[in-house]
Amino acid sequence: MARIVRVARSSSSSSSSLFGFGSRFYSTSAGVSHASPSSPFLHGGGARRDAAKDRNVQWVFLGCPGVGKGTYASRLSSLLGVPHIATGDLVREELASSGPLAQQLSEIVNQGKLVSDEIIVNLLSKRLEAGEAKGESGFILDGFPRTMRQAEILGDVTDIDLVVNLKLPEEVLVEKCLGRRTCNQCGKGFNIAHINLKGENGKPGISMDPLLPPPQCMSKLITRADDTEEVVKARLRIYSETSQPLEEYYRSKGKLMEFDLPGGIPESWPRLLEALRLDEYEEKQSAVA
Ligand SMILES: Nc1ncnc2c1ncn2[C@@H]1O[C@H](COP(=O)(O)OP(=O)(O)O)[C@@H](O)[C@H]1O
Repeated sequence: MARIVRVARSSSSSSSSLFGFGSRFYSTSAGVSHASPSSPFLHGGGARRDAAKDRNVQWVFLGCPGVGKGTYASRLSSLLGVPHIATGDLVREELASSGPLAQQLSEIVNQGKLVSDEIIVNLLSKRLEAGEAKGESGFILDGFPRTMRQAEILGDVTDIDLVVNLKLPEEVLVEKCLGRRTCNQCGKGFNIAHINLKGENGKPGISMDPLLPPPQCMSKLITRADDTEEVVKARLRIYSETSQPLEEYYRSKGKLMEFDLPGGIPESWPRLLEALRLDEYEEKQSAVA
């Protein structure tokens, strides 16, 4: 608590203490070399296909609830060997721990509201410190920052290389949130929704097959308490109110990569790798595996 109060009043020079980051988190990566065709990162034909391990990946995933931030951030984290840190998971861990914050958090989360910047920064700070102690380097943040204050705090303590903004039409997002399931034994996420949105007004349709669990998980599926229609709609509304300034902030810094998901994982994953210029890297990794 004391740490965030200090930061809230401080200039950027002392904000680093908030996160307790070691020096590795301050370094700027070798430069952004990933892009979507429409992104400002695409510098002529000189695409640099650096080995991902040589980059200090400090990425942020933005996107509405249900868009698939967790899925793609987690796949990229395995591919690049950097931690995927989802602040929603940190909140759920805290809820499950029945620690002193749990009661307060459950009321906020179950109404679809945002946890205070203070609490969320503290949870993230602890997670980063623990990771640093284990020798982790880089990160893919999912669900943070969600407010301008969080973005400013993050910007004060570290250099974000790239912000990926995942997008899907709103009709799809509600269905996807309501179809989410987690196996309470292995912890893996699945989705039972069949999405089939027809194209109209020049916009392409979207179809997504469900991501079904293997037989051993089938009887152990649980639904998040905050994935009811009412709470999902509240979360989407809050997201659209708070996301615009964030997108603008990262766009003005030339860090925002917009990515319209073309469909489910089979269509979207290769396109995302291409946009990030990681397609060749992934092929090499698969060949070695
Ligand atoms: N950066 C954040 N700032 C404030 N609250 C957060 C943040 N990240 C997660 N939360 C809280 O945890 C809940 C679950 O987060 P998350 O799993 O990311 O949900 P979503 O599916 O809505 O993206 C959010 O509804 C919110 O209450």
